[in-house]
Amino acid sequence: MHLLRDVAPSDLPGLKRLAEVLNTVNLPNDEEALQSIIDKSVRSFGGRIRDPLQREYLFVLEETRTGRLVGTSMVIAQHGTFEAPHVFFEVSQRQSYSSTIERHFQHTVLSIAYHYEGPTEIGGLVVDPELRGQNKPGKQLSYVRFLFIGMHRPWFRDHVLAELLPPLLPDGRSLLWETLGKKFTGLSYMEADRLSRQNKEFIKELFPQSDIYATLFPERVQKVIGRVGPNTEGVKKMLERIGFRYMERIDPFDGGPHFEARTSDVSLIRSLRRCKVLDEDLLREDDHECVLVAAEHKDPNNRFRAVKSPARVEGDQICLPGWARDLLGVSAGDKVASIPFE
Ligand SMILES: NC(=[NH2+])NCCC[C@H](N)C(=O)O
Repeated sequence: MHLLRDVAPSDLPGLKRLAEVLNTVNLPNDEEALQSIIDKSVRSFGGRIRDPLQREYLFVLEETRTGRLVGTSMVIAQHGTFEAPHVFFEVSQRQSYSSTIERHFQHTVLSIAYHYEGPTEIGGLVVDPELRGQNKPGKQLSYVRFLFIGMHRPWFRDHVLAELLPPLLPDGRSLLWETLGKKFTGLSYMEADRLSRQNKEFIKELFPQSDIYATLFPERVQKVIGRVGPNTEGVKKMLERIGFRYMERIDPFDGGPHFEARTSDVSLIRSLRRCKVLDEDLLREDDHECVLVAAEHKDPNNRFRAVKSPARVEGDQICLPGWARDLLGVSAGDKVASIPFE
């Protein structure tokens, strides 16, 4: 069984273990960085960061039997501020034609751009590779972000952004970075990625300000622009299904595509229901559709809990199995929110 909850200060060792096995840019294998993500999340869930747009929430998926953390996901209320703009490449197509030699070309052009009042961002999705498949942990971690945004819609922006991971080389390097970013910064992809989490000044100062013709890159480098890696293909499909689309914008480092949706158009957020828990155990669990259902608490070390569970929704009442009520820490009459889990 799995429980989704807000990250707690005591989760540092569990997160470190995950970061070590995964070594992905989504969850930095760096104790200081992890500690600061945890601190910020704890203060965000606790409402101790006054301005909701400055909050950043980290969700963890816990295997209830062992207490082991098996995945994470994040919501950043606003990605792109005056202090730390959201930076990306705009991808456009430019045509040229010469009548003298009757040649027609279409070039892909990259132009650096900044957003200072950026969208809400969903990210940080990682799943222990040993676990993929069972009980759909990736989908749970992904969906919980929409459930949370729906529960607290005024805290978030009108657009939601997902920056997807491109195909990387087996050693974790990025082909686009090797061809472009590295030559303008002298940093490795990992170094630049780590630095960009704290300070993006170097991008603004060192990246080319003028348009870049991707035509100048080797074919295999052009191919990664706006593409996702094999492990991200499923996430991309899921996002498209719930209302996201490619914005013709990419990560300036690795070329990973930016997908976006209007918050009010995301189907999962639209289908959020608020219900009261019924004083009755759900019987014949297999006969019922699954939902992702969440409850919130006053406990400063555990503000938020969610589980995937079969449920029967009747108007504004919901009937849950006993085990789900236990995991959520709710009893009859308590308020919960749910979205369909298909
Ligand atoms: N892979 C990266 N770290 N890319 C650079 C940062 C890009 C990101 N959109 C930001 O503004 O923070």
